Amino acid sequence: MPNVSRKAGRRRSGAKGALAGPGRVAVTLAVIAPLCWLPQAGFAAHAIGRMADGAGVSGVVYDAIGFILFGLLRAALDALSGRLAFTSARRELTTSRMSALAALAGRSPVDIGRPSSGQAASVIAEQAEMITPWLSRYVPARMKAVVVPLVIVAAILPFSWIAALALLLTAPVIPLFMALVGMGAQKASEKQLSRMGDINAFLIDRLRGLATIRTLGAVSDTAKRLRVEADDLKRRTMAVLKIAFLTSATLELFSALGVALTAVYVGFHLLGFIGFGAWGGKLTLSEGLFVLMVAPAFFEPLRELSAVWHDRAAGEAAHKALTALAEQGMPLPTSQDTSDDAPGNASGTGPATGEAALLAENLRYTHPGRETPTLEAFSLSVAPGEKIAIMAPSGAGKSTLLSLIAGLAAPEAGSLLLSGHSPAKAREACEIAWIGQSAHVFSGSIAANVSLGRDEVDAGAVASALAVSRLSHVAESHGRAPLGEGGTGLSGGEIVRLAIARAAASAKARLILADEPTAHLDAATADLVTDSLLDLAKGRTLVVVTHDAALAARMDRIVTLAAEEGA
Ligand SMILES: Nc1ncnc2c1ncn2[C@@H]1O[C@H](COP(=O)(O)OP(=O)(O)OP(=O)(O)O)[C@@H](O)[C@H]1O
Repeated sequence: MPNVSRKAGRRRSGAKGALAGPGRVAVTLAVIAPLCWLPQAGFAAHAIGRMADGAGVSGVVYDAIGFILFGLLRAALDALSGRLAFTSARRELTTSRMSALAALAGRSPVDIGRPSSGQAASVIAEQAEMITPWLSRYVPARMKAVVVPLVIVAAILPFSWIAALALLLTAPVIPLFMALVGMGAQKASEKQLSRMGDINAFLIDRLRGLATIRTLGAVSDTAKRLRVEADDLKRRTMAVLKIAFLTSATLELFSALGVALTAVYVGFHLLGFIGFGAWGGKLTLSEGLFVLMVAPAFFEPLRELSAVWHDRAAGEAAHKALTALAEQGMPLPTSQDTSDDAPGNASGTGPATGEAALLAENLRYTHPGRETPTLEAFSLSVAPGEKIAIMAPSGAGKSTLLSLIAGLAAPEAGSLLLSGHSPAKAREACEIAWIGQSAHVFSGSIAANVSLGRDEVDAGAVASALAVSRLSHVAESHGRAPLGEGGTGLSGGEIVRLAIARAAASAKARLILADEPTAHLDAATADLVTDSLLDLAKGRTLVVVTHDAALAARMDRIVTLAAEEGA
């Protein structure tokens, strides 16, 4: 997955890059379809001319057939191009979403600059949808607006240079004005989307912390802030709409002017009041009608472009937001980033005889944005099956060290090997089980929270994991009843044991990392957790970070972070 995210950094940006394969075919067909009106208008004008000259219905049969055939062709091309454009836009949307998701999944949890869940959810789920109308409607409409008017002018020019000139003079004003308005629209749209993301992030965040907000009496302040944010979003949405209306009004004005000029010229020319403009000759009724019928089609693509103009601003802003999600951040180390393998230790093979389960030498790590390193010249060796406790004052870097061992961040200097492999490789091979300070409990049954949807964790594995963590009776009493999101329905000690059960269900885990598993628990519960942890660690290596002297005393060895430094 991280590979995908890196590729995402080089991804094409803008509609040009985003539209490929069937998308290009769709655009080509979308451009050809309206041009079918040219032969249609030709047949119609010819038929009316002939009828005016006294021909009967039989004299215009071929014109009628031609008119109908081109009408059918146009309908078919319209339908096909619409379908192709839609499917290719959906494909592009899926690819962009996948890249953003892969990049998010490939970001280190240690990275404090990660976008909030609400922000990411808003961009990926909601805002991303705006890419579909942008690619499926705006992109074909833009191409039509460039090609179709030029072809129509070229078709009118041989009959009347003045009619062609009237169209050509009014037309450039439209794109020029629309571009000016469009710049504002883009900015307004970006601001509106970013505001929408902020509100979503704010809402999700506050919903998660509802209990805290309620107990501290901050409900009405939160509601007030939400109202202010919602009002601001409303103002920004209105700004976008105003720009959209302004664009349509401009276009209608100039296109009406252009068609009226052409109609006035053709009418007066046919009546004989204006003699010039037809290359020295005089337009026949059919020619005049042809020019008259084709003139509105000159403005049609511009009108269509105006109708979908807002799609561009919203779509590009959404594309930008998705690309930003896919590009930024501190990546999760991967085994490909590190030349980790000691000779003879191919992937999947066990540790070499006598090889340390964990060997850290001269580690240095500085959190992004911090000036001083959290870890400096830290060394440690842990034998396979050994159980150690790491103790140090708060803020000394114990959790940071566990993150490095778990392969969630890469050390700046020094070397770190787990049974001869890089931590990233061990993590990818599911050889590390992590019991964090606060396990996330998903909404679902206890069993589902243990298995986490892992294929290899069947009902038997869940039952033995629950037994190891001494949670069997709790699981029985809950049955299939779902736990509330965030762990409502379980005590603090039970949540820690749930995390131990998850680790116990990881059959491949050889190294267990536990970050203060007994914090905030009473002595009896802490004892129970310690028993579970030691059961879990049978035949495995255990590294536990703790301030709890009783838990540390039950390990094989206690390592103090400061004492190991410089070792
Ligand atoms: N993701 C992060 N980004 C930036 N700085 C961080 C990050 N995580 C921790 N820090 C900083 O690094 C230092 C060490 O933090 P760490 O959590 O590793 O300490 P600790 O020894 O585990 O503390 P405690 O015992 O209180 O859990 C602290 O100063 C902390 O503010």
